[in-house]
Amino acid sequence: MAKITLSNLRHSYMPNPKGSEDFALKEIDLDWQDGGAYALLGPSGCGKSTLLNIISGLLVPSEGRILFDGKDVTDLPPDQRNIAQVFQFPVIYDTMTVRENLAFPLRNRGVAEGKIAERVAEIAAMLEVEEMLDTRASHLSPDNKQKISMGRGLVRDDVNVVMFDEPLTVIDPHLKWKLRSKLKELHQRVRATMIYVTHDQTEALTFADQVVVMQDGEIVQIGTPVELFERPQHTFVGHFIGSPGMNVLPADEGQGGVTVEGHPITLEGKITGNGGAAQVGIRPEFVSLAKTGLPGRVRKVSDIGRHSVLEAMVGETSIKAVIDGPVPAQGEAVHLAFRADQTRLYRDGWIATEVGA
Ligand SMILES: Nc1ncnc2c1ncn2[C@@H]1O[C@H](COP(=O)(O)OP(=O)(O)OP(=O)(O)O)[C@@H](O)[C@H]1O
Repeated sequence: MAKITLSNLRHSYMPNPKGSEDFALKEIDLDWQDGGAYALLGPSGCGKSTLLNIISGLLVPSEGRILFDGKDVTDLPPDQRNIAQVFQFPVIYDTMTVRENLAFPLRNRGVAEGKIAERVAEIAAMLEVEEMLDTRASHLSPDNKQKISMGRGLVRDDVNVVMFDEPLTVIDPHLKWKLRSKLKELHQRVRATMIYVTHDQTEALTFADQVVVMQDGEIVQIGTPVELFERPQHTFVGHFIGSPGMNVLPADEGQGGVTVEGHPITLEGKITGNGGAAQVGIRPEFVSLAKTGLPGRVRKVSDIGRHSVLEAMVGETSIKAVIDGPVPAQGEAVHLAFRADQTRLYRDGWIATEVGA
């Protein structure tokens, strides 16, 4: 396994790119540590596949270098990069048995038969597919075919990285959660460097130790699932992660401090920098009903199982709160309180407060 370094990477699909809007990847500098479990998370079109194809060698970046353990591989073709990939749709040989499919990547590289048998048995046990080892792949369900595809991605122990590109797309919803946690467990056992590409926050947060969040060709935050939830560096991360996402409220900055709809807001700490469009970010989990606070009117209440999500209008601004216990009815007047240590200022989308300072 290897540490993967992306250095000053930019990519444009245009022959003569000019402004940054012509670049599908803007400026990427990133180290993927050896043995890490990473997710690359972002909405459709943000550049995930472009980045993955650059790492695998299917695409040569317009600018920048890719290093595996410090060795420049930018100009190496895919077959010399020693990478295993699992795609959205199963890649297996229908005419072969499951055992032969799992053995294939090893046989292809001339691994001794004894070692192949050992490794196939190990992977089959991890994936709980032992009882189907002698079944012909054409007889498998789509779920099981994809499981075997994953097995083929994991069977070699000499690859630099295993990359998963939206691997659960074809999996039945009720099996998804099972395979999600299985993959996490597999990473803990094999300790390979893994990059898991998805637009699904649950998949990313379940699998990864570090999540790389992308928007519009840029990395907006790299962090643990907890860091992304607790302290989004950008309003995009706050909004994209969490259900419902973070409240992002238009705000005004004046001599007397920050206000939302004319009401003063206490922030987590000192404000940094200046200028730019100000917004206050607070997750609905940290907004509560109170006797005093921002005066609003309930617009909607939705039941989300153990909690309710209350949406209130404060002036022209909609604010969501996650509430335990009884909730007021639609149209009722309420007061909303923000937990100060979870209330941050953002400027042009980027965080502009310091913790407790
Ligand atoms: N072959 C191509 N030629 C021109 N533009 C492309 C090409 N492939 C991707 N793009 C553009 O580059 C940007 C990033 O696309 P990319 O496929 O990397 O995003 P993504 O996050 O993987 O999206 P998805 O999840 O939909 O695959 C998009 O604006 C897309 O339209």
